[in-house]
Amino acid sequence: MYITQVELQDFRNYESLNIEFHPNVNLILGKNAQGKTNLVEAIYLSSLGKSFRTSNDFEMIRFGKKFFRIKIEAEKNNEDICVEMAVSKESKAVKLNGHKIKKISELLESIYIVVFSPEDLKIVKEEPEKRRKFIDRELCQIRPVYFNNLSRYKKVLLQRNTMLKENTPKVSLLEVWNQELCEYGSKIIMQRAEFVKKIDKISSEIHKNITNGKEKLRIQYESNVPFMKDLEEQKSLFLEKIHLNIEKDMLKRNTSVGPHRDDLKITINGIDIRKYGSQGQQRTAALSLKLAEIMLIKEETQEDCILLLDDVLSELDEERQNYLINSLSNVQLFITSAEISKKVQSTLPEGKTFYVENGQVKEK
Ligand SMILES: Nc1ncnc2c1ncn2[C@@H]1O[C@H](COP(=O)(O)OP(=O)(O)OP(=O)(O)O)[C@@H](O)[C@H]1O
Repeated sequence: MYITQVELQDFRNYESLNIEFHPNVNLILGKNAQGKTNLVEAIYLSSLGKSFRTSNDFEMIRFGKKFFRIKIEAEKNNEDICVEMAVSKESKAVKLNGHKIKKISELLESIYIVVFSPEDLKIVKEEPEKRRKFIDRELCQIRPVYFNNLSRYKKVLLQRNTMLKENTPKVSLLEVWNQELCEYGSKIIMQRAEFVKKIDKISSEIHKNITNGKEKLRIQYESNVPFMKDLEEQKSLFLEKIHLNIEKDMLKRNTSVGPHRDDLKITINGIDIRKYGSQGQQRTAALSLKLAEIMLIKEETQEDCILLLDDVLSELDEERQNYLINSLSNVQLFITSAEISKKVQSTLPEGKTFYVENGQVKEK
């Protein structure tokens, strides 16, 4: 699978752009603040229908304009895929292969994209929310049903929290939200647990290779509602926990249990590296996780994803850079960087090089 062409109109600092990409490597070079990340952000929109940088779609509309339009074309198993999006302050319209879609979940399973930026290198040491996002982004791409459960869970959680903030919330009304929370939350917990088990296995093997067998990486799902193998049992355990915490929730005016509070426990040789890992260990574990994410997409979908390496290569030492590039034989790469050494460039498979300057792109 690879992106063949991108068209942008009034997207961030691009007034208009039409560009054809190489199926292997696309090197996007340019000075700071010229539009390199903006370009890969547009590409990413074709996978999940939303940005990896902002949750406000209209932020991407070019300053002073009323809407943006993008068109991303890709090829997958000799078939063409076309994703079009038009966003204004009031509306968002998405078309897949010429047909308007009603829900973003209809877009999923078309184009698989993984983004790797310097932010992702901090995933181990930063707050749990970042680690939950890591799980959610991947699961949403490979399991549209997860995307639906997560969206519903978030809505119910918001409604329950709004009710808890009222001066005298009615316990009977709260119970309606409790039931819904358990319905969707239990499915999320079970799918996350299964996903983390797979990621643990793959990333542990990768990490062993990167560290020449010295480090044993383990990723475990830390859920405040213990994981059960049966959905009905999971729901009743969740509900039990909710009921146990109801007074606390009413006092704090917030929902204290559920997958929105979960985390990933990341250990190396038994030590929790979220707290005690060196910066090098945390960054290598992050790299192992990212590579595991790419491999899991392949395992689950039989498709090679597209990888956006946004300003991240220069953050890795030569050994890690080589490991990364060499493990990605069939993956289309988009590499953005202010500069790239001749040595690294010589290790890359064939491709195209582009220079970005002030929202204009020139091919070398
Ligand atoms: N909605 C918008 N409309 C117009 N310009 C925008 C908009 N959003 C961001 N920009 C501009 O885009 C530029 C940043 O682009 P981008 O983030 O792609 O930089 P970059 O080339 O990746 O730089 P760096 O190497 O520093 O990461 C900035 O000049 C910013 O002002």
